[in-house]
Amino acid sequence: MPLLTRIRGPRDLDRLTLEELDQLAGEIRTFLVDAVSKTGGHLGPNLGVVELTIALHRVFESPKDKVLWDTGHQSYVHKLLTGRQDFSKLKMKGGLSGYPSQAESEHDVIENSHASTVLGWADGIAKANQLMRRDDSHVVAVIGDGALTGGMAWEALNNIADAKDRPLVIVVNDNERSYSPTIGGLANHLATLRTTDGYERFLTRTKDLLERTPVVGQALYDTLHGAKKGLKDFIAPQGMFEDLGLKYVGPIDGHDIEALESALARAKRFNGPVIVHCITEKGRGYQPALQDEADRFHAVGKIHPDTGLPIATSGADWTSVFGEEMVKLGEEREDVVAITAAMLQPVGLDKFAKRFPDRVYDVGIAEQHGAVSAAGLAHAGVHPVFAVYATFLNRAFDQVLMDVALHRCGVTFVLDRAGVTGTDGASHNGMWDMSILQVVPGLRLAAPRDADQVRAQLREAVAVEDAPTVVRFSKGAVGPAVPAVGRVGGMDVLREPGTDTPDVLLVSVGALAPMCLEIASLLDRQGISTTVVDPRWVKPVDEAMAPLAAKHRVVVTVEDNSRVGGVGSAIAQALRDAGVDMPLRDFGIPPRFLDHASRAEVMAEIGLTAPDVARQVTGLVAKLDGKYERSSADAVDSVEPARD
Ligand SMILES: Cc1ncc(C[n+]2csc(CCOP(=O)(O)OP(=O)(O)O)c2C)c(N)n1
Ligand SMILES: CC(=O)[C@@H](O)[C@H](O)COP(=O)(O)O
Ligand SMILES: [Mg+2]
Repeated sequence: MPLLTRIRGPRDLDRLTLEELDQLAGEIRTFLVDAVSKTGGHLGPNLGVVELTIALHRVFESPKDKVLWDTGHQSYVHKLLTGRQDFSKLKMKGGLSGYPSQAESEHDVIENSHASTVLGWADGIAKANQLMRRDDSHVVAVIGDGALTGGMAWEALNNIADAKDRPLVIVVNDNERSYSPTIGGLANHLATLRTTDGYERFLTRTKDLLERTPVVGQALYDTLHGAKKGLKDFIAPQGMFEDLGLKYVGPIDGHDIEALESALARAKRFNGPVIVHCITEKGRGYQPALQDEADRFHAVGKIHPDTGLPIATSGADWTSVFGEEMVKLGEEREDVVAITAAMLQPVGLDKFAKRFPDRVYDVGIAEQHGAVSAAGLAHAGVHPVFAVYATFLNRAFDQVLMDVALHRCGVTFVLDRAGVTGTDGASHNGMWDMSILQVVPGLRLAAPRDADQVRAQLREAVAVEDAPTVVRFSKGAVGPAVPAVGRVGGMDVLREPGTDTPDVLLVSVGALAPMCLEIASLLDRQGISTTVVDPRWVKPVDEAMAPLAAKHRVVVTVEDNSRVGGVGSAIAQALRDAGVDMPLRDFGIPPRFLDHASRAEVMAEIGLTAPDVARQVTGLVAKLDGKYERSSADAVDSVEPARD
């Protein structure tokens, strides 16, 4: 990589010739395939923005100018050009984040991986620049065609378009795809712009002709290329953006560095908001990605670089268990429909879509709309199952509360990637759903512990027609079946204490059942008797919970969710409401953002492991042995502190 290794920062690009820039682009693609095949990551999106990122960093002067990325999964090239070329631990503990990171570089701003926020950030920074008279600091926001389907993008565009004198460059990175082809009216409009032959042919002919025209040729080409609305409307209808009051430049070949630099330089000089519409190819330059019809290698695991084939194939995962049961449900109930927010395959609805193409709705990256549309569907007599990553449902909280729950709509939300996911960093952990959803009146929330329970609880959920239901499960391989050995109310007993006067009631939530059984075994070795119970439905708290707790000395809850406002809090409140005052310890995720690392590393870091929990519970029981008596099964008076 003779050129890439010499790039220590963006200004090192300035001295390269066009030929060298093209060579650099080739080196970067080779680097990306080689590096990401070893670690996994967002290979396809980054292969598509090589030339675009080079051109951006040649035209704009980061970090004085702010180069902002939407979602941020396509920022690997940006990292390579801003002094970060060690990808050996990408997305791993201590290695580069898979997204921009302010801790990593002054060139990075937006860290979250939640789509459609970049234009809001850009609007804010541009306003500050104008207010502080920072005339020499430009803002350029790169947003994908998929992210442009998100409502927040249009809220921001509405504001941006209103300030004709506030410089802001919006680069639409249009590769026609989110994971799968981007849907909706906007996608169709972008397609019109992309595929208007007249405009493209006109541009190509003009460019070739003018490049052969001495003296005036290039200037004339630049002028035509930045042609006013009149010319372009005549050749290529692009009303939407310009009708919004936004200057539109494009479509630009997103792999032609010279054309990109020309368009970006003109946009930079424009004293107002301008959209540069770039046509790129997701997976460009790497055949295995280009041949991947599903998602052009949007996010890959470790792969063989020459074939693109996965190196490690995981066994049955939570997602596929859900997907297969959805197909069965679809066979049995024609009123069951599915909704995805641009993630059909990642959430496991691809098989349902293949079998029932008319009963699946891809709403784009628009979770809020997805939830409200689901309320409408339920109101009109069908039962929608909205499959979405737990962290992305955060965005639709008000819609779940005020559209679905307030109107008592039978909508089922299936939350994949719930709990600690780890390698995608802080914004991807599904650690808030069992907290924020606790406050939704009428909502019922299930946390299955294994594949059988996913199937059972999904069916129980879609049977509810007068309230929102939620089924949430983890990322990746589904654990072993965890059989029940008894039943108390609606709760499964996973382990009997072996005595009539047990010490600990251990409430195991969802996928942590194997861990909780291990905790019980470790406590057993300390002579501490434990009942392990899985509530299955964690909201509302089962009515049998309080009486069961009262038969123990202490309650311990363990959940793969934030401790704040989680299941442990809800159970503590339920015990108080039932007059059962007893010690309770809730184990879960601390209320902080978790740096990227493997799930196991994160769980160890936050003390959510069997040895950690067992150690703390042992200490608690030892304390009780010294200070507290058992609360009787009948009496509900508070436990009397032992006399010293
Ligand atoms: C709110 C939200 N929903 C879903 C996702 C998952 N997601 C990550 S990238 C992506 C597709 C983005 O498409 P686009 O903006 O066109 O970028 P590209 O990958 O094509 O470069 C999606 C749906 C997300 N990051 N944020
Ligand atoms: C940014 C993005 O694409 C994320 O949605 C992420 O890639 C999800 O990763 P997994 O689907 O591997 O959990
Ligand atoms: Mg795209």
